[in-house]
Amino acid sequence: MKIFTSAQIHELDKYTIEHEPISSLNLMERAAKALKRAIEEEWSNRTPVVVFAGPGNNGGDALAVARMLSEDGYDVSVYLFNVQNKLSADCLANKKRLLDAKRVKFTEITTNLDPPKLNAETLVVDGLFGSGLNKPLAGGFAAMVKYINQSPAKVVSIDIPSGLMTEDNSYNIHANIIRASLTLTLQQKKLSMLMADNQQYLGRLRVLDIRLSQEFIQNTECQCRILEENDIRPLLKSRSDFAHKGSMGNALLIAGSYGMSGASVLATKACLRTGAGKVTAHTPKRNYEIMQISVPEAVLQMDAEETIFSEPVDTEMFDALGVGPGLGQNETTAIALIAQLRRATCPLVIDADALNILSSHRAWMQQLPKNIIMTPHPKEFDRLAGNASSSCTERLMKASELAERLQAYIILKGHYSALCHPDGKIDFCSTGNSGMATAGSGDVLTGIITGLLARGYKQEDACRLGMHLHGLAGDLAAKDLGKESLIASDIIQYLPKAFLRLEE
Ligand SMILES: NC(=O)C1=CN([C@@H]2O[C@H](COP(=O)(O)OP(=O)(O)OC[C@H]3O[C@@H](n4cnc5c(N)ncnc54)[C@H](O)[C@@H]3O)[C@@H](O)[C@H]2O)[C@@H](O)CC1
Ligand SMILES: Nc1ncnc2c1ncn2[C@@H]1O[C@H](COP(=O)(O)OP(=O)(O)O)[C@@H](O)[C@H]1O
Ligand SMILES: [K+]
Repeated sequence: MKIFTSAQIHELDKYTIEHEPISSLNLMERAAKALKRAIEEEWSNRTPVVVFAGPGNNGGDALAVARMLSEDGYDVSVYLFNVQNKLSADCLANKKRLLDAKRVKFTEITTNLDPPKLNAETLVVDGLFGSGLNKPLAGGFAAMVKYINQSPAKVVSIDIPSGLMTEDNSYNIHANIIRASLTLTLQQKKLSMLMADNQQYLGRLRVLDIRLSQEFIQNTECQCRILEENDIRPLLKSRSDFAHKGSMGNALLIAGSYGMSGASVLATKACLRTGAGKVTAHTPKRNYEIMQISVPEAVLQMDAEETIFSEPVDTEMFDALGVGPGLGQNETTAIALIAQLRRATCPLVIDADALNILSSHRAWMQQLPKNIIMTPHPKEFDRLAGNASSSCTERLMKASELAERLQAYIILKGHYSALCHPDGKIDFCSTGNSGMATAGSGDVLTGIITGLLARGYKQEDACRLGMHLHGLAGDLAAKDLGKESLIASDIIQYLPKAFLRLEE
């Protein structure tokens, strides 16, 4: 699913009207029908409905929904904000249709509003502003939003909670954004809806298909998209009947230190489960028995040190290297790591402590080879960037800039993990769930991506497929085991099922 900007959404709307046999007003009618249906699925016509409509097309949608709900027996009161005495053409047309229908209590606000009582039974339909919002809400609109938010009423937002920007909300006034119980967004998710810090406004999110021009959608380039199963399936490589372990990729993982051997176990197992022919784990001597017993399929290469990674290793015989999980940040390890990164001849994934070490030796970042894959979680990314971001969108933009500057692939992990490409494009992962918020999940991802690189996937495909498989395995595990009890090992256990699902 492509993520269009508000300017592109406007173009899409226009293109649909110009190229398909539908007028602007009928497109609004189509959107309103879809919205009405979704509302009626959740609330019966015994629910009193209060509709707040703004002066643009979001308000137009709201007025059309008000008319349709009233036709279906709902008790509807409408407040239309028209303080500048200027309504969009379709908003005005829907005002007329609503008044002609003579079924709703209608108030047009031109100066001040004495706000209606909103109690726990009331359903508020929020159609103040949609994708046309261009600055934070202020004045009467801000007061109205605060009034709705402090009321016990349930709120359903049309397209986007009013006050929330489609893209960047770093400089928004957060108290002046509607907190919806349900957001019914039209055609596609907006960028701001993928950010963790905006979830508090959205409530439950549903996307309603209003059949905007597929031609425009297919032919329009965009920076961001959400990867779906259909995007991922074609990436899968087949396995030749004559495959042997020497042809299925040779992976090396440098992971684990004393007390963190588990990270090495998890990454190594995940790497094997991803199909690599051979996996070698380089780890401190003290982890020997743990590794040998936990992952008998792996080859072990012991570090000279008992408890830490202390010297770089030759990577010539390997097809991929993953480094970082449970590595620790000892100064000797830091020096060994940078030497290792300089010396590596194969595709590389760096994660966890390898990223933390880079954060405290930032000058080294300039020496990273091109096309390196980094998999920071938000805190690791903030350390890497040198300062915390004021919002998730700002962090994402910084990650995208860093990926361009370093010509690297950066996966900013979280719900909707974001893969930032060296060319500035961003792919969001659609799989994964909150059960995966458990220690070790990231180590599993490192193992998976390293395994895919070893199997011969290009960096960008290893990242896309790796994120998707990781999340899908987590989703399949959560289906059987629930989210609460899910642990990182379960993600590995369900990798085979995730592959089977993609191969179906
Ligand atoms: N693109 C689509 O797919 C479709 C969009 N539709 C609806 O149209 C909406 C977009 O409509 P519009 O482009 O008219 O935009 P809006 O309805 O979001 O609002 C635009 C109006 O608000 C003003 N405005 C912006 N920020 C303001 C602020 N902070 N304070 C006060 N006024 C402010 C603008 O100057 C403009 O007059 C969508 O969100 C959706 O609800 C649907 O009708 C059908 C199809
Ligand atoms: N709520 C969530 N939804 C989807 N995926 C999640 C969620 N929480 C965590 N994950 C995934 O789990 C992994 C956690 O990685 P990380 O924080 O590095 O864990 P650790 O360091 O313990 O291994 C990431 O890939 C992340 O995308
Ligand atoms: K809205």
